[in-house]
Parts: sequence; structure tokens; C-alpha cells
Amino acid sequence: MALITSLLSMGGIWPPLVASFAVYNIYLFIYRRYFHPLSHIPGPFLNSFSYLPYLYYQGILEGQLMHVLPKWHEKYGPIVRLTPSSLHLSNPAHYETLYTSSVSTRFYKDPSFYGPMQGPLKTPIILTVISNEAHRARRVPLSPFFSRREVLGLEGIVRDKMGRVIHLMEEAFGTGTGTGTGKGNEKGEFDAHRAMRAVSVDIITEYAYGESWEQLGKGDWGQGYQDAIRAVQLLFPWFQTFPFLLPIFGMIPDWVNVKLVPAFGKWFESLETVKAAVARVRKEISLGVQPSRRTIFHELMDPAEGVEGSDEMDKKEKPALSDEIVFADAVNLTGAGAETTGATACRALFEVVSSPGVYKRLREELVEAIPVFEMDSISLVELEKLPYLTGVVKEALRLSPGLPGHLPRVVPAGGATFDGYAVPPGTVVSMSAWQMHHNPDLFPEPERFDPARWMGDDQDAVWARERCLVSFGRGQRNCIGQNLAMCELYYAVAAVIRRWDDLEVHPDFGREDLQLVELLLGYHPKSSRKLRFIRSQHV
Ligand code: HEM
Repeated sequence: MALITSLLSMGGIWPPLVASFAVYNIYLFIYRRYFHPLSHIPGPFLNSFSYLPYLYYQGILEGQLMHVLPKWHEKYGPIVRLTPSSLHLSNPAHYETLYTSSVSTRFYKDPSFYGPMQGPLKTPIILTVISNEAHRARRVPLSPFFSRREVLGLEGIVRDKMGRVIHLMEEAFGTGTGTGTGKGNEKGEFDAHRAMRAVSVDIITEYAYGESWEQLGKGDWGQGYQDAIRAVQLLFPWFQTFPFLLPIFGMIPDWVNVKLVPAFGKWFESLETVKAAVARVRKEISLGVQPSRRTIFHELMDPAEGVEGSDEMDKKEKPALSDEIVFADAVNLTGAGAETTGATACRALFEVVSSPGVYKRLREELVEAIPVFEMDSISLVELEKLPYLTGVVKEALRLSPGLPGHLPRVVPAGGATFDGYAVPPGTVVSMSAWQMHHNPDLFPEPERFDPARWMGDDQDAVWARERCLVSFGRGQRNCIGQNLAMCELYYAVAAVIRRWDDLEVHPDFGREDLQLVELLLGYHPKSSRKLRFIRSQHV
């Protein structure tokens, strides 16, 4: 108010400018509140005419929207006005409509939400492609690398990398078996938070590019890279609310950005690493060098003929993709696979270790399935047959879905009706995995970690829960890496729990440290401590 008064008192162009600004805002308020096509939708007063509540929860409070949305739904019902132009839904019945949108149903991604995630990259990463048709063209060549068959074929990568985690744990606890220092660290603690995120990056980089980033071998276990991805995501709500900021950000030289936010350094570094890997493969292809294993890069840049009798396209139908597209997909794969799987694995391990009953039951199942512990005696197909372990993995995915928050889509031509409310075409509508996974009708005591809810004789109830478990999304735009992520989760939980019967959560760590916030990926608040394990006894 003081600012307005002093601008008015300055004279010149200021009084008419201030007056026009005020009139424009009054017009916006009246239009959005009373005449906008969404004005009939219930919701908080401020949301109906201003984008600032969104910015407040997402930008200023750093991803708290997922916690306030359930309160709004409780007060206003299953459909809530989230911003002047967007809605959030809580009725699980609508999930299929919104997210299994095939090309024909045309619920596209929302450009104002996903566009800024592309940042300064010229080609959209696959996650941010808006139309389902354009997305399909990008997804078809990439999908075969993440099929179940492919994951089973490359399972050895997951086994090796998880074996390295077990080895590092042995070192940390001072039970090294000879190949490492065997001394452990002085405190006898193991930093599971960093290890699980690092191993995910090592797996996806080895799996996809044939060249692991070896985060587990680095002093900080790749924490710098993780911090960088997080820092980049903190910018999204600002760009989503004020789109004009994005091109301005793009004009700032990288070194200035790094001075302002040092974490960005590792982000730019990772882009250079991916660029160099693409260039290396391009060179190998042009020189006719035969790689020891054809990686995703090779297949996308120089497609091989499909396997006879399979439904893969043959070579002449598979166009070689440009280096730019391969680069964008690669950036997406590493970013998407890093925090998501690591966070879910940590949640599973925390819950098992901190609940004696769950720990005991899971170990009994694992000891019976793997009588003598060796990484080589573990296989995904066998692990998947274990019902309690499967329940543990599903509960972890329920309580720590990689993308817990709202994922907006645009209502197609012809409009839609949700819970009796007509919604015009072009409206942005979203739902959240967090809300789906906390539905008390399907998940009584939703906060309780209960692997047994995925077992039992009532198959209909289990099936209803399965339908509501949407950690990997649904339909054409679902997670391309889910087979790989599931493989990692099974291995992480099985190997760690089978190897040790006496883990304890470090007393400095508490359940409150597991609270989630929604950036795009789910994170813990900055103040959260990192999950570490100690042993209650030495064997
Ligand atoms: C627990 C682990 C994971 C969870 C919960 C998860 C979840 C998701 C979800 C919900 C989406 C859809 C996002 C949207 O609708 O906008 C998605 C997309 C994606 N995920 Fe994952 N993800 C996980 C692990 C991975 C891994 C390991 C990879 C690496 C291979 C990966 C790569 C991707 C990619 C590339 C996309 C974009 C797919 C597309 O648009 O076609 N994710 N993920």
C-alpha cells in the first residue's frame, strides 16, 4: 500500500499506470470469480482468481500442495478449483479417464506445467512431449529397451550393482570380506539414503548407455548430482506461474547460474557427460566399431533389424533418431530413475527395519527362498513369487510413489463431466498418486505400512487396491522404466534384508524425516535427515 501511495505521489506516468494496473486486476478478479467457465466449481476463495496460492505452496513452501489438497477436498468435495484455470479431482473413478488417455481420447499433457521442465533443452524430453501422437512417435522406439524381457536379460546389471551396495555395507559395518578395506567406517553406520540413490543412477546409466556413472565409487556417492536435480525442480513452480521468466533464465550464461545456485554446476556437468556419450557412440557407429553390447544409444542411432518372428519393427521401418532426441531421452532417463527408485527403496527398508514383526516375517520368507545368501543366488523371477516381499514393495510404492503429486492433463474438445460438474475443453485437470494411495476405503489406516493388505483370500479387495496403486501412472504416458524400477526394488529389499538380521535405524532418524513434498519428483523436505542404518549386534 505504501508503495502504491508513493508511486501515485510521484506524478508523471505513474498515476495512470497504477490506475490501469488496478482496473485490470479488478477486472480479472470479477471475471475469474464470477464469469469464468470454471466459476461454478467449488474451492478456496483465493484460488478462484489468483495463481498465488499455487506459487505459495509449490514455490515458496517447496512442494506442500500434496498435503493441502486433501484438506481442500474434505471441505469442498471431490472436485476443487486449484487455480483460476485448473481443477484437482479426488474421485479414483476418474483416474482411468484422465491418464489412460489413448491417442483417441486425447487428454494431452498440460504445456504450462510440463513445458518449463524442458528448461533450456531445445528438444523436449519424452516426459514433456505434449500431444499423445507426438509422444507415441518418441515412445515406440524406446519402449522395447524397458520391456520385461529386456530387463530380465540385463538383470545381471542390477544384481552386480546391488552386490556392490551389500559390499559397501559390509565395509561400513566392519564385516568386509577381503576385497574392500574391511575396516568399515568409524561409526559403523551405513548411509542408505545416498547409497540407494547412487545405485539407481549407476544401474540406469550402465543399463541404458553401457557406461555406469559409478556414483557409488565417488566420495559423495553422487550427492552433488542429486542436489542438482532437486535444485532444478525448485524452479518449476516459478516458471509455471510466470512463464516469461523461463526465456530470461535461458539467456543467463551457465556460469552466472552456477554462481547464483552452485548446485546447478553438477546439472550442467551431467548434461555434458550425456552429450559426450552420445558423441562417442555416434563416432563408433560412423567408424563401424562393434560395441561389446548394443546399448539404447546404438539402437536408437543405428537401429538393428528386429528379431525374426517378434513384433518389433524391422530396420527399414525404424528411422535412426537424431543425436538431439537421443540426448533428450538420455537426460530424461537418468533424471527420472535417480530419486524415484532410491526413495522408494529407502522407504521399504526403513519400514521393514523399524517394525520387528515385518522384519521377522520377511526374513523368514527370504531365508526359506534363499537358504545360502549370495547375490548370484537371487533372481527376479524367484523374488516375485514371494508374497510378503511383494507386499513390502507395493506398500513402499504406495507410501513413497516417485511422483506423488498432481500430474495435469488438458480436457479435450467436447469437454468432460466430473462428479456432475461440466468442465469445458482446454481446462487443466489433475489427480495425485498421494491422494489415490491414501483412500481410507481401500487402504484402512492409510499411513500404516501393512504388506499383508496385498495378500489374503479376498482377491476382489486386493484387485481394487491394485487398481488404485498408480505409482507408475497409467496408460500410454506411464513410467517407461517401471520394469527396471521393480527389479531394483525387489533386489534392494531382498538383498539387504536377507544379508542382515540385526539392522536398526540410526536413532537420529525419525519417521518425520520421511515426509514427502512434491516438486515434480517426490522429495523429503530440505531439513530432513538422511536414512542411516546401524547394527544392533555383530555377527
Ligand atoms: C519407483 C520408481 C519410479 C516411479 C514411481 C516412477 C513413476 C513415473 C510416473 C508416475 C511417470 C509418469 C509421469 C507423468 O505422467 O507425467 C513416469 C514417467 C517416466 N519415467 Fe518413471 N518412475 C520410476 C522409475 C523410473 C526409472 C528407473 C526410469 C528409468 C528408466 C524411469 C523413467 C521414466 C521416463 C523416461 C518417464 C517418461 C515416460 C513417457 O513420458 O513416456 N522411471 N515415471
